[in-house]
Amino acid sequence: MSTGLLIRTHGLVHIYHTEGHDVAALSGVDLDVRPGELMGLLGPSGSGKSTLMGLLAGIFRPSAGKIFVGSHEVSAASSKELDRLRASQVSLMLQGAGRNLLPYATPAANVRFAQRAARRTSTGLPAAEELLDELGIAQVADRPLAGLTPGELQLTALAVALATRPGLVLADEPTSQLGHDARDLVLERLAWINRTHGTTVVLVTHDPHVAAFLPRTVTIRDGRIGGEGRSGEEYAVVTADGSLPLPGHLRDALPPGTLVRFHPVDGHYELVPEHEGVADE
Ligand SMILES: Nc1ncnc2c1ncn2[C@@H]1O[C@H](COP(=O)(O)OP(=O)(O)OP(=O)(O)O)[C@@H](O)[C@H]1O
Repeated sequence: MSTGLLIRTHGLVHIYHTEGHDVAALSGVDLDVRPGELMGLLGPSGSGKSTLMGLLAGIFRPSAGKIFVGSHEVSAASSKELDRLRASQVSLMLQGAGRNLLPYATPAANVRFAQRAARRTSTGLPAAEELLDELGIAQVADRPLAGLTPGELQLTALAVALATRPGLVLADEPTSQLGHDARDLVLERLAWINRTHGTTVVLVTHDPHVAAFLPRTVTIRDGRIGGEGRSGEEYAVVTADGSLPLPGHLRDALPPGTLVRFHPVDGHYELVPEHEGVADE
């Protein structure tokens, strides 16, 4: 059984330096994921989700802030240490099954290829057939990828991500190009892996059905944590500097600059906006 890895980020900032201008993709992300959690990352297009996944996997380095994965400080690790981490303990599934697969190799050969770096240091790697069987696609183990359905391809990409029994799987939109049945199957297998092997799973999704299925979701907005969900219920999260980001659906009603007051009422707070100096009560 793999042991799930924790994730902790503190004040994570990432700036892309492009010709002519800089883009701040993340501007202060504090995120905690417990070992063995199954968590969704939500947020509008361009909000920084893929950037966060790449940073957690150590694909590139943050401009500022710290990242811990398990006992490793990813933000301070050497390239060699990061290579070792990705070869055995952390898997990043890129969006689009094909980007994770060798096109001319069978599913079983793809899994074996993904194990080659870990084989030098680890002896207890699962057999490719065992992994494909766990994911319900043993019957396609030796078929060419060209003959597989989109769902089977995505499950093959998942088998590749699980090839070394990592403690953390980062999956960027693993269900986005699938029909409903294949989507539900991939989701169900991810949840099974999480339950059975204790693997920490973080997945990016735009799909409300997937979000509702997940016990916890975190929403990124404008490069920051903008909210959290618990089984479909949305919460705003107070940030380290005491700010409270508005849930997305309130942003039009309460544009920047709106004055609001907090009224304590029977153990909870009412948020009262003032428009043009007149209390909106
Ligand atoms: N290589 C890059 N160079 C410059 N800017 C980039 C690069 N990659 C991403 N960005 C910018 O960084 C911001 C965050 O992008 P990112 O891809 O992380 O968002 P996302 O939430 O994953 O979006 P999507 O849901 O569309 O995949 C965007 O403004 C994007 O244009």
